[in-house]
Amino acid sequence: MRLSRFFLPILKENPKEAEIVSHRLMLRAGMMRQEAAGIYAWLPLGFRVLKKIEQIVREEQDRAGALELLMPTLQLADLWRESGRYDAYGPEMLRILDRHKRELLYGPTNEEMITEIFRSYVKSYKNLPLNLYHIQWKFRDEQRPRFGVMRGREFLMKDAYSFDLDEAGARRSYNKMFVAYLRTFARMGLKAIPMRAETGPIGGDLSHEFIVLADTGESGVFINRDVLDLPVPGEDVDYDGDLTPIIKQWTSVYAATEDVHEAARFEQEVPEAKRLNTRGIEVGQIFYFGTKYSDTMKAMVAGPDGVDVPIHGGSYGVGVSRLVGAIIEACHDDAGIKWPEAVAPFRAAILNLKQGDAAVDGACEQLYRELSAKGVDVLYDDTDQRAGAKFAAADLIGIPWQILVGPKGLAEGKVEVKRRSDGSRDNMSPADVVAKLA
Ligand SMILES: Nc1ncnc2c1ncn2[C@@H]1O[C@H](COS(=O)(=O)NC(=O)[C@@H](N)CS)[C@@H](O)[C@H]1O
Repeated sequence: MRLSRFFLPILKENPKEAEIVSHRLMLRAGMMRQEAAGIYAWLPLGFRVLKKIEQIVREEQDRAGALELLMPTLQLADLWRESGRYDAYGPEMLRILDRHKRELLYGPTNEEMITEIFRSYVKSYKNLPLNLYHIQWKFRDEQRPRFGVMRGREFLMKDAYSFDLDEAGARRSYNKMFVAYLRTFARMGLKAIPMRAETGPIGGDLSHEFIVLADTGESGVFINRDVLDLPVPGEDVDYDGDLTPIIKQWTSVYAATEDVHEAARFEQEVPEAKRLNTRGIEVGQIFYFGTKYSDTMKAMVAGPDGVDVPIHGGSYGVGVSRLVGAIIEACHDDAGIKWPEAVAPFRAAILNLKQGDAAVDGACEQLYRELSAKGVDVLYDDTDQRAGAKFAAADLIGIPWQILVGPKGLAEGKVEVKRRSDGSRDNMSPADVVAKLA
């Protein structure tokens, strides 16, 4: 992509309404624009990151055997009356009347709808286990939307729903999602710690929140530092095998959000040097809620003995849009964002340090052509800004690799490669740059 042809409305100043670094940097880096309280337009740079995060979530759901579908954002109120949550959900629910005065709502989550879909088709335990998921926009009329995409009103969520014949089966589905979440967040360069959590409006008695440590996080957390060094299962993990050793390993080290924290146990179990009380960002939450929805909504299957029983369910959410902010909170410095390569909007940025100089322009064009031909996502800063402004912009938007092309270096057949994550620099020939990044 040539920057002269892209749409990247970088802000010079810090927007005053931004209270936390991710909100500030997303606005300054031209990644998004607020259209209403808690409602954002995703501009091209931010949208590229959102799609990369979404794709990692999708790949790990698919690897765990979940099946992707897409449910609508609008739902019938009567569906929620069946489960009894229409009134219980309260003011966070956006209630809508259509032209025929039919009562609809903008979905804050989809347990009712997926249960309705399931019960319409599945009648036998032989079709279980089943895990259906989608990646869809949600609306929750938060009292105080704030911190940019961290606590929005319209936000993108991956929500998966599992269906099993009994609790044992449902726990196996739960464990698959637990492992998939460990892999998902690690692939984004995050350490997201699974912590026992309250179940809240979703219900049930078993839930884990996946929390990324960050001083600006809304959740207070208490952990044994050992949890930060536990191994994340590899891509060859056997989802049809016994996952309980992995779950046991990750749940036997103390990690709890403040609402389920047990101070006495923490002091007793965790040596002082390993105790960490900090804050974190909830990037995902998983729930086992048994027959909470299948009872009220009659989602029954015939068991092996032919007798109809309500299925045992679980739901598993990831804050896809929240993750854009969470990754910035975890990966930034004073100059701006430091994207992990897996989610970066572009892999490399070419900075032409002397626009108009034939040798420099030629070398940049050749690098741009060769890297693009090898499938490397490149942003070529071909604007006529001064070099200093180009450096600042590249640091701000956080592209992992910067290729600095100037007349002096070129005279020796070299360009400078800067790694954004640690600031390390290397001089090499353009051909070596292509070999390194392709
Ligand atoms: N207001 C919000 N803005 C941005 N992300 C949010 C917001 N509310 C929740 N999320 C994200 O969505 C994830 C799942 O939301 S949840 O309420 O915990 N779970 C559910 O809704 C279940 N139905 C899971 S399928 C959260 O872990 C969080 O990362």
